[in-house]
Amino acid sequence: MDLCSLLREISIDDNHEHFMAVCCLAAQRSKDPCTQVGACIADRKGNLISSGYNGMPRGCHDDEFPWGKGNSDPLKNKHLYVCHAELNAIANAMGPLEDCIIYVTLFPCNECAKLIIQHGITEVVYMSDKHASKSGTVAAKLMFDSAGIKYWQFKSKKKITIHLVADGSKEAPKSEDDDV
Ligand SMILES: O=c1ccn([C@H]2C[C@H](O)[C@@H](COP(=O)(O)O)O2)c(=O)[nH]1
Ligand SMILES: [Zn+2]
Repeated sequence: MDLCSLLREISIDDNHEHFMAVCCLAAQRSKDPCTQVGACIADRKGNLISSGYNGMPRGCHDDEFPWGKGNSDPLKNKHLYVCHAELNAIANAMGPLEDCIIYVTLFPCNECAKLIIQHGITEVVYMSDKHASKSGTVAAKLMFDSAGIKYWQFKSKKKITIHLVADGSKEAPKSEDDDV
């Protein structure tokens, strides 16, 4: 492999790490006490297009709609109401998504798979496949295979630590104890 190809490969790898980290940050915003999911969409040039996480639809307040899933009445469980992370990432995008890549912390369900396909997204990078045996996941994979959508599991190679600093420096901020 020549140097240019090697460098290109390294930077593509960095993109995957970066976008999966964006997904993890987005997931942290979810109010779901059980399953927090984050997704983001990037174009083939490595530009971030949008991100999303699982949450109640606009105007449907978290404190008015249920987050549980054990009630015998489906109207009192979250599943009929919650917008999936992938749906929100797609809804938050401002333009066409042809040939884009979607990154997601959990393999998409069948409903999200349909959305992904219909928006022209051609690659799915996921982290967890914990529902692999569920029929929704099996159906999603059947549809991706049929539609020619590439999907592969992201395996983290390093721990990503994020320090939020205002001045753009790479130094970790001092703890409050250091100031006294
Ligand atoms: O493709 C998916 C599948 C699920 N989610 C979200 C929707 C819910 O908030 C949870 C799933 O609930 P559990 O019954 O606790 O697994 O995950 C998603 O965002 N995208
Ligand atoms: Zn879904």
